[in-house]
Amino acid sequence: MSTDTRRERMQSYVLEGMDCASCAQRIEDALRREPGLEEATVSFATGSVLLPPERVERAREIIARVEPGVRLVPPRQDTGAAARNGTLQESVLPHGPHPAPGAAAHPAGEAVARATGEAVAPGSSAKERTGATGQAERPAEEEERHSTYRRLAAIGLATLAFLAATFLHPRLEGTSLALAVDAALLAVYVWVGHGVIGAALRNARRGQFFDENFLMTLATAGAIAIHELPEAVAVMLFYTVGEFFQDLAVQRSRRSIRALMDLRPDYAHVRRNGEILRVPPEAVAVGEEIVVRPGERIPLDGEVVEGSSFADTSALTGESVPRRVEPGDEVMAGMVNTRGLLTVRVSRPFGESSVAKILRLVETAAARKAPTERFITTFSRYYTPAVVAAALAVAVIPPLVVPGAAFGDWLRRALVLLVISCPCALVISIPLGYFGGLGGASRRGVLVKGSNYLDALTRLDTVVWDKTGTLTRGVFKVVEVTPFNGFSRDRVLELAAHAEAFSSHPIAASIAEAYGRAVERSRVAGYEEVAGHGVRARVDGQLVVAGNDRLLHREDIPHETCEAEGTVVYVAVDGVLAGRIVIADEIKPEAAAAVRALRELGVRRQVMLTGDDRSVAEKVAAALGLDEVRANLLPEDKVEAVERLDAERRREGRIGALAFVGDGINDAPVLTRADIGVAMGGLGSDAAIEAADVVIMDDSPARLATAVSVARATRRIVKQNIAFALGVKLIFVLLGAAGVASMWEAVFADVGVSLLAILNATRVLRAG
Ligand SMILES: Nc1ncnc2c1ncn2[C@@H]1O[C@H](COP(=O)(O)OP(=O)(O)OP(=O)(O)O)[C@@H](O)[C@H]1O
Ligand SMILES: [Zn+2]
Repeated sequence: MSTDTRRERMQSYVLEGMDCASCAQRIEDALRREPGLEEATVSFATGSVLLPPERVERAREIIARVEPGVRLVPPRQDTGAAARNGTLQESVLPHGPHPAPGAAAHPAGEAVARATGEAVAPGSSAKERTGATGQAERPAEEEERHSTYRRLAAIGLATLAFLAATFLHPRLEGTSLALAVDAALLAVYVWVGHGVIGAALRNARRGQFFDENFLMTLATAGAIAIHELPEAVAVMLFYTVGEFFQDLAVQRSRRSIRALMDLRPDYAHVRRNGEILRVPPEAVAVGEEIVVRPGERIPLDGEVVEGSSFADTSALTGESVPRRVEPGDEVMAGMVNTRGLLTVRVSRPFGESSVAKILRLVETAAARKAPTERFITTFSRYYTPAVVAAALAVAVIPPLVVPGAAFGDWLRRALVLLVISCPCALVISIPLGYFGGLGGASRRGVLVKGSNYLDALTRLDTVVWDKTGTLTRGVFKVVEVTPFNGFSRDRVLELAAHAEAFSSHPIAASIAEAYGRAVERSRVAGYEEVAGHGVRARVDGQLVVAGNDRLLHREDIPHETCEAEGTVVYVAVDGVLAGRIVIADEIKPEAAAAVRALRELGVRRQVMLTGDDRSVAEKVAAALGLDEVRANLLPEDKVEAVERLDAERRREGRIGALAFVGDGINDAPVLTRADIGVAMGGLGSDAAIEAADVVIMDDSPARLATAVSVARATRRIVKQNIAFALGVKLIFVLLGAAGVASMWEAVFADVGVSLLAILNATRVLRAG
């Protein structure tokens, strides 16, 4: 828990130019050695790092030292907006009020920062910023495309030069021109490989010999040493071409995953002094009116004051049918206005909107790594040295012990092993696979706060449901009022409605509605709410108690119990029972299907917890086909119930995971106690977004099953990649040692595996 809260405070920053997975690991290792940065987490999949905001400058220095090619730039999403408005705690402020130094110092960084709408000084007027966002997008993208073309052209030229040289090489053998061809080949080698060789030398100076650059350099240098110059050039060329395509594939998949999660509205059209200005969403104040054109994303939460349209909420909730909106309706940032022109009165600063919270959450999710991801990192730490040791053994031992073994031949085999010792395919594709899983889930309206929870979802075996608001709609209706002891029906309702005047429980709302007249709060004194029981208050001086059977016992009020078709609220006045109100809630239409779907997915036990009466609880449980019910629970009993269920599971030796699903109201302790805390109706409930590990954006219980399917698909693809990559490596280790595979075949296989694994990882987006 303490780790988690600290994590919440961490801020995500972009690492520009981080295109090898081993540099991601190196940066993370270096950062974690620094006091105050022990929990820094680098995500290769998102190309970002999670840092405590106050240590950013130090982190920037460290990164510049470890990986000079990588730059730290401010967050992609402007998550500091809320802090600037002074509405959130200052600690989440990612950087000073002015453009972060790193972004401004480097032209490319600046372009990116501008393109992403970042680095807006709070004092800068709206007009200054007008249009900046839209135009700045191009230079960054163009820059990227140009560098791609440049690399492509260089590779093409190098390939031609290489082909010409290898064509001439055997033909000029023995002539004086042979030396010139060798020189040309060497030039191509240096030209193609200078990046790799440079990085290798840099890392070697720091004692890092197991980095892929170093291994490639060593292997090709070895080839040159045994007079295999063309082979060395070929290997370097292949490797660079592979890296190039790998970068492209990684960029593409990062972009497509991000596009799914990119809910960030870029601008708002605000109406000021009769003019319409285009400003960043965080520059709009509460109470101002904004205009949203058809096809535009609604930039801020608010109420429609003019116009009607259909709002597409799919990006937020996964709900595909657009919702009709008219004057008086609430709309939320992140929805897309599909048809008419809307005028919206802003009700919340951007930083407090659900979409801003979701963005913060998504940015940090990839940093919570799944055990499999951690395992791969550890694995590669041993794998590479092991293969290098094997290569050394192959080069040295057979020539010494096997009579007649040629040193050159075994050296060649050893070089093949060096080529295969790079774990790139795994290190790159596994984090991307999990990132894709997070993206795929969010596309279906489920936010998963980390890859670790994605992993836990695949093992789900126990689901604990909260009843009210989760399995039932939580919208109560009074169905029966029975007066006792000479009170009238109206009087019972009047007293109850007043006693409940200050309660936010849905029961209170239903009683107020049934009462039908205005509740005068001035008549109420000494209000007190007893959690899990009901309320107590003085109405016109009389002590009124409204609540369940438990409350009557607590208050020592004589009564008889009788069955009812719903939740019973007893009303007592000055110790005398005045009547009872029966309240009914509706089961959500998709709840039964949700329970069934989870059972089909292998969940063995589904339990419902409720503060409500046993009779009501049992009816709901029977209707839904749940395995067990625990009724009459106080909020603290629910934590205990979850703990007990968990202990039972452990005793039975199950290694699965337990999820608690609640509506996020009063559930925080239970949500944190479960392996996976799931909150429903994330839109609108801040408490839910914060306390839960998984947030279901709309309030459909069926989405839990969807989340499990996405998690399983992710795991399947990750496993495929691991098996595939390791399988090919193993084959080539054997072929290489046997002297069957050549160096360039090994490179080819390695690059191919990486590319296929990356492409496979993006499949997660569509799976599940
Ligand atoms: N304001 C209230 N007025 C009357 N009764 C109340 C009130 N608040 C709670 N109760 C009684 O206490 C019971 C438990 O309430 P609690 O808020 O703990 O659970 P809940 O959220 O309604 O249901 P669940 O536990 O299924 O989510 C209710 O069923 C009701 O009988
Ligand atoms: Zn009783």
